Amino acid sequence: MSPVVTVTDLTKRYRDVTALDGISFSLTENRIHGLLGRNGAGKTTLMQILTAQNFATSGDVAVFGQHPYENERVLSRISFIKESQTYPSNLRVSHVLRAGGLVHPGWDEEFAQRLIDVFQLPRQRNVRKLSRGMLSSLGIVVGLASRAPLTFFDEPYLGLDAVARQLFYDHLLADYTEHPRTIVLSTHLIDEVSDLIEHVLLMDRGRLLLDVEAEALRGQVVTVSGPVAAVDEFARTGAELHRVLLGGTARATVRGDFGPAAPDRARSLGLDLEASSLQDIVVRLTTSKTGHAPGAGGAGATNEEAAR
Ligand SMILES: Nc1ncnc2c1ncn2[C@@H]1O[C@H](COP(=O)(O)OP(=O)(O)OP(=O)(O)O)[C@@H](O)[C@H]1O
Repeated sequence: MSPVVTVTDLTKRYRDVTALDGISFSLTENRIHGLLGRNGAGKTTLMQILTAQNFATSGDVAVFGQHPYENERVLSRISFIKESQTYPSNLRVSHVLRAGGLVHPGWDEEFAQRLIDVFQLPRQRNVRKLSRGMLSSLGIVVGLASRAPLTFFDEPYLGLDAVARQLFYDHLLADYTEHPRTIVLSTHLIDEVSDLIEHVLLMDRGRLLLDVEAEALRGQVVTVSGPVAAVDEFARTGAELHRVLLGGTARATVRGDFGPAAPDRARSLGLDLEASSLQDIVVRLTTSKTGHAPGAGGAGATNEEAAR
C-alpha cells in the first residue's frame, strides 16, 4: 500500500527560526495519526506545507504521490480544519455548508445536517455572530462531512466545552469506522484523544521524536516504583526518561523493548509496574534535552536515543 503522505528531509526556516529541521516520515492510508508536540514544535508549519499553504525551505513532500502546490487533483482530496478557522463575514452557517459541498467531492449533506443538529448550530445565523465554540463546531462539521481522503484537524476545538469535544471524538470515530480515511489530528489534549490515535508522530523543536504505532508505544514505556536498587536494576534494560525519589524508593519512567515478560520481571524485583499514559510519554520525552525532567536522577539516554 503506497503512503498517502511522504515527507523527505523537510526543512522550513523563518529567518533565524528553524521550524522544521530535516524531518522524514510517511503516513499510512486509513489511519488516525496523532500529531503531537509542545507549542512551537512545528506541527502547524508541517500541515501548512502538506496542504500547499506554505513553502518548504528544502526537502520534498508528496501527497497522494504528487506535490500538493496548485495541484487540484491533490487539494480536492484534502480537508484542513484549523484552530482559528475564519469565513467570509457575510456567510450564514447554511452557506458554509453549501460551500463545503462545492469544494469537497465526498461531501455528505445528510451527515452535515445531522451534525449541525448534534452541535446545535443555528443554520441561519451569520458566522460573525457565532460564539467561539460554535465556530469551532462548524469547522468540525465541515471537516467530518467533507469525508476527505486526507483530513487535517489542527487543534480544532478552541472554545469548545467538554461535551462538544466528546461529541466530536464520538462522531469522528463512528464515521471513520464506517468510512475509513486518513486523519491527522493535532492536539494538546492528549489524554482525551489517546484512545482514538492509532499512530503517533511526536515533534519537538522541528524534529521528529516519535513515529510509531500507538499500540507498540504503549508497551514500550512503563513506570516502575519500589526500592531504588530494584528500580536501578530494571532501568538498566531501557532508557530512563524520568525519576522521582521518595526516601528509599524511586518511581521511574523507562523506555525499552521489554516484551510481555516485563510485569513478571518487575514483580520478581519487588516493583510495581504500570504502562505510562500517552500524555506521560509525551511530557517525559519533551520536557528536557536529556530526557530527564529537571532534578531527576538516574542514568539515561538523550531524547533522541530514548526515542529510537
Ligand atoms: N510566519 C512565521 N514567521 C516566523 N516564525 C514563524 C512563523 N510561523 C511559525 N513560526 C515559528 O515556527 C515555529 C513552529 O511554529 P508552528 O506554528 O509550526 O508550531 P506548532 O507546533 O503548531 O505550535 P502550537 O502547538 O503552539 O500551535 C515557532 O517557533 C514559530 O514561532
